Amino acid sequence: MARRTSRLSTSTTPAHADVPAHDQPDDTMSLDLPEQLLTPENSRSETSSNNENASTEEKPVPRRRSTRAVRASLQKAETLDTSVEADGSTSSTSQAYVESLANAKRTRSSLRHSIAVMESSLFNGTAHPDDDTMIDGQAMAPGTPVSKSSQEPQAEDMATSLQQRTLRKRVEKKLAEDNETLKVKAMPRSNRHSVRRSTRQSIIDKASDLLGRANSVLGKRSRGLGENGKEISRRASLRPRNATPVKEEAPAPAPEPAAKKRRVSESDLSKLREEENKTPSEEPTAPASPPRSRPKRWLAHGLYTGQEPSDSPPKQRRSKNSAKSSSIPAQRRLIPMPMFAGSRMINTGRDYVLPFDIFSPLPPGQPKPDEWRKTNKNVFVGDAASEWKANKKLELSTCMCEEDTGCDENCQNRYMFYECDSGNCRLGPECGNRNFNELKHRTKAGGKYNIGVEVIKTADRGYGVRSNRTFDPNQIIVEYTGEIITQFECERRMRSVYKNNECYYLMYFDQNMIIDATRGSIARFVNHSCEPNCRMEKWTVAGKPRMALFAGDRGVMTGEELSYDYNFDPYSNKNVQQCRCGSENCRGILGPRPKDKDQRAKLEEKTKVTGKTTKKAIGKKRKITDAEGTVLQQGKKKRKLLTPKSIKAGVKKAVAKATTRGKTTTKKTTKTSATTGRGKTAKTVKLPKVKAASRVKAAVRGGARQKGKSAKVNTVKATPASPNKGSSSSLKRPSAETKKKILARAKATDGGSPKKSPAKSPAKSPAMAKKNEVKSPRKPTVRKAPTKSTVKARMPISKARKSGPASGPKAKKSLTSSVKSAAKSVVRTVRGKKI
Ligand SMILES: C[S@@+](CC[C@H](N)C(=O)[O-])C[C@H]1O[C@@H](n2cnc3c(N)ncnc32)[C@H](O)[C@@H]1O
Repeated sequence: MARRTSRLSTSTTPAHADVPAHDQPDDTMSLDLPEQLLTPENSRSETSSNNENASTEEKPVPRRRSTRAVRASLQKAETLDTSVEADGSTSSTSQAYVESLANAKRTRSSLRHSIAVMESSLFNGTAHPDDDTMIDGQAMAPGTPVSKSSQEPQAEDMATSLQQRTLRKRVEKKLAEDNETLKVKAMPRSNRHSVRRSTRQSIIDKASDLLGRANSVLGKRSRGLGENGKEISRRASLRPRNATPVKEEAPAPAPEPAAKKRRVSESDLSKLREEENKTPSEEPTAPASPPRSRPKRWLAHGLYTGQEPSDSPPKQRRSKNSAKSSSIPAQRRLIPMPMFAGSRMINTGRDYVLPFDIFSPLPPGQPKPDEWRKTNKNVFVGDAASEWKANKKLELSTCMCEEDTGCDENCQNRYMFYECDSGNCRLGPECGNRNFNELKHRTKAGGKYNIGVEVIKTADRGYGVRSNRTFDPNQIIVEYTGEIITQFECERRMRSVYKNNECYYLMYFDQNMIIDATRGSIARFVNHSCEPNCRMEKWTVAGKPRMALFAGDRGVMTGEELSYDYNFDPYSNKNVQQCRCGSENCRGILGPRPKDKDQRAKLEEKTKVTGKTTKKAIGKKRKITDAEGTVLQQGKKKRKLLTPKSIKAGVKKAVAKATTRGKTTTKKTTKTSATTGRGKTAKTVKLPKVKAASRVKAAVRGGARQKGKSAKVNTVKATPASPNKGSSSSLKRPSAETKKKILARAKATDGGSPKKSPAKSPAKSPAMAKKNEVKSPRKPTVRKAPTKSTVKARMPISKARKSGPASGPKAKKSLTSSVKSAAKSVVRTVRGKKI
């Protein structure tokens, strides 16, 4: 024991003596002393020596004045402490030793040694197990026998050990404080407050580090720690989810420069987090954008929310700009309310019409006839213009319809085939008798639908016309236009220009004028049918006659071939042409069926002989092969050319026959025409009409003025609009009763009050009465002109309507005669085919 005591004194004395010389930290000194004193081996030996001192001497061991940390656990050794305190020299020696140690430990190397001591002690739990295996700094095998004194320490040994530990603690504490002081001094002042930590922090950090190293497999996780932050990110997965991710944070402050690479423990991370929370503005980290999250929209009232009833049809497309600019709140259009769509259909909708292309059986670009030169207007040629001017004043009429009724089927103008306009009708848009005006707007708009018709090639009748849309009953379809020529001009053309033609597109027009549609509208291609879906009508529009094709009473569907009854008058059986319309009630020939039985028998014989028209064939559809055969046969047949002489004779005969039927008005004309063969007689015929027309015009205008005044009064009353507004095409023709009424009204006005409007009494003026009667009952009739057997020229002349509106004998007589003379429409075709 003496040896040990001397050893202690010898070992402490030099240290104590060296302290004044090494006030400043000296690495050499600091490295030597701790290794002797604080290594586990030394610590153990010191402990053992203390224990030996305690057992052999009563007060051998220097005493610590304060042992706060271990006092509670060392109650048993209090008696020993008091005995130790009695030895003041020892205590002072030990105190001095502590102070010298503190001064010597102010270097980092000494700190590392201190930490190493602590690590080893913590790793082993206590210092005692070391005593089992380590003796004098050398490792021992577990079964190595040791002395009893070392295995069973006495109370004095325990007290000595505690004093050693307490001493060591104080040394470490002092060192830690010094270390912290150095750190704070090295740091900028602004960060000093955030770096300060308790002296126990380093121990805790080290303890956690050791624990982590012990838990890791062979310390793999410690490799590369802190090099590139991977470890931090790996550790981040172990943190609670609500923790702020470390990835986006600024890199943690570098550890102590001299310190060894060490593991970043949870405590370090928490420290980093604390620092970040404390000084968020000092670090120039980019502001992290919050994650985009679309707010969820909830429908408050269901799918139809936001829809309001509206009469406007839904728009297909809506640009973004218009959507932004419109002040009207946008409606939900994805699933429109059925009730709204239904109400809109009822209020403003129309029947659904399929696009015309669906019914188009033929592709576009049909071959058009080469000889067809198109014109959509009537063109007066030669003397026709001058002759026509002399008569234009006759074509005036005044509408007497009221606003509440509109120009319906009882309209007098309609009855007389006069079109209303601003000059003769005061109704304006409410008027329903402006067919040609409607057609004008349609053709002006253009397009396949508005025009509504196109040329097709039929199987056995040459070209034809097909509808590209639906047409209402009595709706105007297409105008029959061409060159308006005089009879003289017609004869000339027949002799020279058309002498080699197979087809002639000639139709009697008005006032001994003829429309030559060789250069004309598409209407010239419309074929004949015994059960037609259209009709050809002549109207007076703005004082001029015009002819147009109108839909029949059934209307016309899209894709139907248009046809009308030529009512062809062949004049001779020789010129009878076989009909191929295919209708059930087909008459078998183009034109009316012969009334005379003898004529019918002759016709039948003819057809039997030729085999072209038989009774069986009439009214039945023929097969295409038959039709083709016929057409081929037609083409093969040689035709005799028209001679000027024969044409002239035929035309003269036809005109004479036609004009003899209208004796009252065209008597002079026919005579002159028959004798001279020229159309110059028109002037002589029309002169009296011009005179009469001037009177009528004055009367009509007066009536119109008077009517206009009354109309103004009526309009103030705000009468309801006509139910037939804008539906002129769907109106039916005047019925027999209506015609009677109109005629009766006219008759009554003959002896009526003079105060009444002259316009309301057309019979008052004989010219007007005649004119009305002339215009009302007419139907384009086609007749075949009597010609020589070699000539196929036909001069069809329209026949007067059988159901004339004349009620009285006087009116009936004038009506018949004037109609026959005026309603002359001719389709003059030469097919070169004789039946
Ligand atoms: C005004 S053109 C009609 C257009 C004519 N299909 C064409 O190709 O130019 C009249 C001629 O057509 C023929 N045609 C018209 N309808 C017919 C029908 N139902 N049956 C036979 N031929 C007809 C006759 O040859 C008639 O002379």
